[in-house]
Amino acid sequence: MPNSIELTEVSARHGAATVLHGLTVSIPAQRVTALTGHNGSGKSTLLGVLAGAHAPASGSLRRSHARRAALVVQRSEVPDALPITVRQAVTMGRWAHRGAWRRLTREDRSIAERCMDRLGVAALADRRLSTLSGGQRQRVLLAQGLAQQSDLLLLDEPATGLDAEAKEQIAALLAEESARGVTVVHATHDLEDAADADHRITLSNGRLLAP
Ligand SMILES: Nc1ncnc2c1ncn2[C@@H]1O[C@H](COP(=O)(O)OP(=O)(O)OP(=O)(O)O)[C@@H](O)[C@H]1O
Repeated sequence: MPNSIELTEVSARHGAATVLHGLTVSIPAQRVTALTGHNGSGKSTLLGVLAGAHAPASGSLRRSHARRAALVVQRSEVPDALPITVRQAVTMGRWAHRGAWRRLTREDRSIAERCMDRLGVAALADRRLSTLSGGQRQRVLLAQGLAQQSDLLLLDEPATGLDAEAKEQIAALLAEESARGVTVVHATHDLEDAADADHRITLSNGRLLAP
């Protein structure tokens, strides 16, 4: 199985603080990898590095995927009162392809509709994000991530705030994506979620914990 991403001695900083220390690790292509570790262990930072959004302070990163990574951030990172509808939020996922100032095509709109369907939020399409529950907003963020149709899907605690049934749906969705050829990495606190993944990476204080 080819590796989608190879990190060699990667360190990353926030300001003066080094929060990832010399990580050497491979992430398999077209599989689901769970990223676990305590609060503050560096999971979100590592997702940012994998996404290309956070430049490593040292070390190297080799990525073999073709498209820009889709990064679904933690819901707490997104203002709850953003004055846009569910459909607008999901359609924004298409900007990754078109650019924010390009006209969206009929195909973009139909991809957004399909992603809303898959996440069970199509009936909420015209609702403002501010009127949704936390779990509904989480689904919208996931739909926006899927709408990017990247071959590298990175998710920061995607099941947070969802009930057990919804968590299973998300796990099934991530498995479906990997079966379609997408490399999936998701940070999670849930050990069952991690056990369901094909591959696990555990961080402790910014260092890799041996499996
Ligand atoms: N923007 C920032 N500025 C300064 N320090 C930061 C910043 N973001 C994160 N950190 C610090 O970097 C370390 C790693 O944080 P990170 O968010 O990557 O961990 P995490 O494992 O994702 O945590 P959580 O499970 O709470 O989301 C922590 O000590 C955190 O305080």
